[in-house]
Amino acid sequence: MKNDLYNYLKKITENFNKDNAKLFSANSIAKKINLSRSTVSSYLNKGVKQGNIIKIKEYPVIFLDKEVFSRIYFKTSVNEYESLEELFNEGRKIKNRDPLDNVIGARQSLREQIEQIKTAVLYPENGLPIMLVGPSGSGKTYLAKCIYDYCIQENLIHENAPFISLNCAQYYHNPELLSSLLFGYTKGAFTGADKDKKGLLEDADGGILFLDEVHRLTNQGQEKLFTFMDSGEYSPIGDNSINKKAKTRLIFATTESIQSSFLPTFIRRLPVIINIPGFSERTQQEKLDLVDSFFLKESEILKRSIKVSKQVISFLLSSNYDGNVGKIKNIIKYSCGKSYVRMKDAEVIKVRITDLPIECEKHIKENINHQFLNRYQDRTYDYKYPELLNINSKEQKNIQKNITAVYFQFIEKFKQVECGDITPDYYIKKMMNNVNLLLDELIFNTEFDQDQSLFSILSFNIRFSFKYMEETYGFKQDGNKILSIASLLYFKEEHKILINHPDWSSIRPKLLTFINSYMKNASYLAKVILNNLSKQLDYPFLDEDLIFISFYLNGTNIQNVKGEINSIVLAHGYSTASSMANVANRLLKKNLFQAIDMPINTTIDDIESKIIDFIDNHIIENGLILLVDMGSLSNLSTRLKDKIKCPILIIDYVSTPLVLEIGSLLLQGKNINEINEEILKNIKINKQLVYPVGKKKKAILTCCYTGMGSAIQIQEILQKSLNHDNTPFAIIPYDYKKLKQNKLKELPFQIYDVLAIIGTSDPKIDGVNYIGLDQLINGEEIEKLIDILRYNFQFDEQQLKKDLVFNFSIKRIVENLTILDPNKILRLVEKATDRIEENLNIKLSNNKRFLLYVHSCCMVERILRKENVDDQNDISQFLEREKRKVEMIRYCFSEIEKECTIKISDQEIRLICDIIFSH
Ligand SMILES: Nc1ncnc2c1ncn2[C@@H]1O[C@H](COP(=O)(O)OP(=O)(O)OP(=O)(O)O)[C@@H](O)[C@H]1O
Repeated sequence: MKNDLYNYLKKITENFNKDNAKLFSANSIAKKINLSRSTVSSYLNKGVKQGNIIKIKEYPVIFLDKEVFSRIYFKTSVNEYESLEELFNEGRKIKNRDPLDNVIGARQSLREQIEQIKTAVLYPENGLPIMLVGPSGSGKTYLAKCIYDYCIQENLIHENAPFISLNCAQYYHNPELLSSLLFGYTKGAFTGADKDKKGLLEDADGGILFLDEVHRLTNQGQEKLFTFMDSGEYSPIGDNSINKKAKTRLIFATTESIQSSFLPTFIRRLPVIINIPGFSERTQQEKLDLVDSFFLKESEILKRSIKVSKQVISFLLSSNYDGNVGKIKNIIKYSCGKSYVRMKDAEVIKVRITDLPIECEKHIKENINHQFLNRYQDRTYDYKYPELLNINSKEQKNIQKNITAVYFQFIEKFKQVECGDITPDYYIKKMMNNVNLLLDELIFNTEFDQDQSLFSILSFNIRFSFKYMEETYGFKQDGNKILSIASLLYFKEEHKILINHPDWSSIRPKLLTFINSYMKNASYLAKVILNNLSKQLDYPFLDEDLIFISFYLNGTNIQNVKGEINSIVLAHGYSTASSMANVANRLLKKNLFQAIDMPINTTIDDIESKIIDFIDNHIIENGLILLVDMGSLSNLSTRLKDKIKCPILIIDYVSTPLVLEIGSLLLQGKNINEINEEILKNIKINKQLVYPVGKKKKAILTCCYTGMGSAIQIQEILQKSLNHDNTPFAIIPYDYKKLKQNKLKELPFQIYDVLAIIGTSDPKIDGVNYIGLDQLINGEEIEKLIDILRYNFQFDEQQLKKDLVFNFSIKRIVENLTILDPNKILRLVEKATDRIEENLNIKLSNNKRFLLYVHSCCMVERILRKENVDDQNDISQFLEREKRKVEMIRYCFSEIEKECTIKISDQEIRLICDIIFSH
């Protein structure tokens, strides 16, 4: 009996809101569960005493389940409150505790950004400078202030520390004035400087200097600033011999692209570049939260409840409205003001579409039939109960809960697959079952109007994707699938669910790989659908939805849709080619062949240009098969050779049986090489497989066995030292594992004339020069690189040698690779390396040491930037197998972890092991 009562209270607390508060009185609950009021009251008060129930002593007294309430709102400090207002006042205080977590979007679109900001400001001593990039009005200044509040809250700066903001754009035409403002000046520095004057860097000492529109800073200004960023010292204008110090934290903001507006040396010193999305790039929920917060603010200012029509809400949230946050805020302010004047004496003021400013008129007209129009209800904002706004309707809340549970299961159960507790097959079956149950519930047990515009637009677009798949791969579309996927996306409302699961970021790549390999067809189809929706509807493409839809489709009957080879039948005559292609496509029940019909007098030039046109407009990574009719095979192959980027199999004397034969090989999933071989067995034909030759651009490949990230970094250093903008060859970072495994078969060798590979480990490819990064650092191989280049290009050799020696010195490399103080980080890494030698009783070769230095510095930077390393599928086995080594390495690197306030992941430790113990 008691439990029934408590369970009932739990259930209704899920849907608590200001308007249904009466349902939570003892009387009302007693009626619902057929008990006497006094028994219910006694049990409820007992629950309050035991700390499981919250009591609000209004009239009538109401009771709420504490656990459910704190999950939805906040943890209450006591169990009894005088009024709802008192309860929510406490919530407001709690909410205000972490100024950055409170920023709208902190758990969605701005999640990464907020994490990066926190890492930057907590960085030892004086934090790292932060650059905020985003369109005008997107909230850069707002965020800078939140960062300031956060620093105070975390005791990083004093509560009275200065926050000084300067808009550099105002001084664009007077850079000297700007410099003197920033750095101060000495008496006599320029005409009118009649006494020494402090600069803003000094005024903001101990606090934050926010430089808005910082791209307006001149090159000299940037140089002076980065000297300050490096050393904490600067000189006032007029006297370079004075070295002033300031502990000023810097936040920059710009609306411009970083690469084109700043000196590279300045960019390099900006470890934390935060992109702030504009309003239209926010999720629908965030837009609503922003709009809500602005209306609530107006309610507070005007001291009135504000009722806003659903048309106004949907106009403000419509994805085609391009105003930024600042603009939306102004529109809301204006319309509330207008309505206030109109309804001054009313208790509730109403904001309607006619209250919007005139500048919105054009958008309103466009918006009339907008997809989101039916998605929202009128909303009321009451400054006295701001938190109550968050509550959705009862049904919505439960649906969201159920959807969340199914999504969370994807991760929870996958962890069991990883530990070997359940098999992949069982996992897939279980997830498919969960997904189907949820979809059944959404479709059959919820009431919603399928004619609603959003739903119908979703299903229209999904139908479109299925139609495309039907035409391209010949499988039947089916109303049920369309309905199911549309319902899911409709109810899910673009929410990101798994971002709230603590293991999502680590499981995500593994789960996606799993889906791709175990449910290839379903995930391919799911990708097509989501891609399409994101293009047509501006709908976010979320990996979590890809996973859901893949599980769903995996249970349905879909055909093999693996990476296709394009095939064209090309023949003279008005319909010769298309009729052959048609017959084959119909008989094989799949659209495998395209046709190009050509009038009889078509020249070989025309044919060539038609084929090139096709290649340019199609993705033909897996190859192209050309079935031609006119015995001009060798002619065509010579012409195409140097214009193609993938293999083309040209087959002459096309006939319908031949097309069918190839079609059946394609259906068996054969690749272009296999088709080339097999076709010989059955039919005697004339054919040639052509790879591009001649005219190949020259290239140097870079690679690193710890992943693409480092390969890219080696490429960048090389580019710098070779002044690559002017070099007539490409420098291409490439996957080490692929090179090692497939050697000359890898794509770069088809496309480029590869002069050399530079990397941290030799993929051992016959006939291709390899130069070790370590040997460039110790100078042994610099001559070899110069020799290779000398042979192919003209260079100022002396200068080149100088540049190479300079750029490939260890300190210089580290300086180039990281934003960290190279001396400090090298010292730490050297210490860790010494410890490794000592503790493992080994002696590392000089070359290994170099590699380890470079790698470790990159690693620290990578962790600070929150970049992931490449996947390692066997990491758990590795940790198990090499437990002792792993522990030892972790111990040796613990000082770096402490000094740089980072956590080195298992994957990173493994990469270090690979370097130390590789042969
Ligand atoms: N997340 C947010 N929560 C609440 N208010 C916000 C948020 N983001 C922006 N605003 C509000 O929007 C308005 C514009 O923001 P802000 O001035 O910070 O933009 P900005 O990017 O600095 O613009 P500009 O580049 O033009 O200087 C401000 O009134 C700010 O308070």
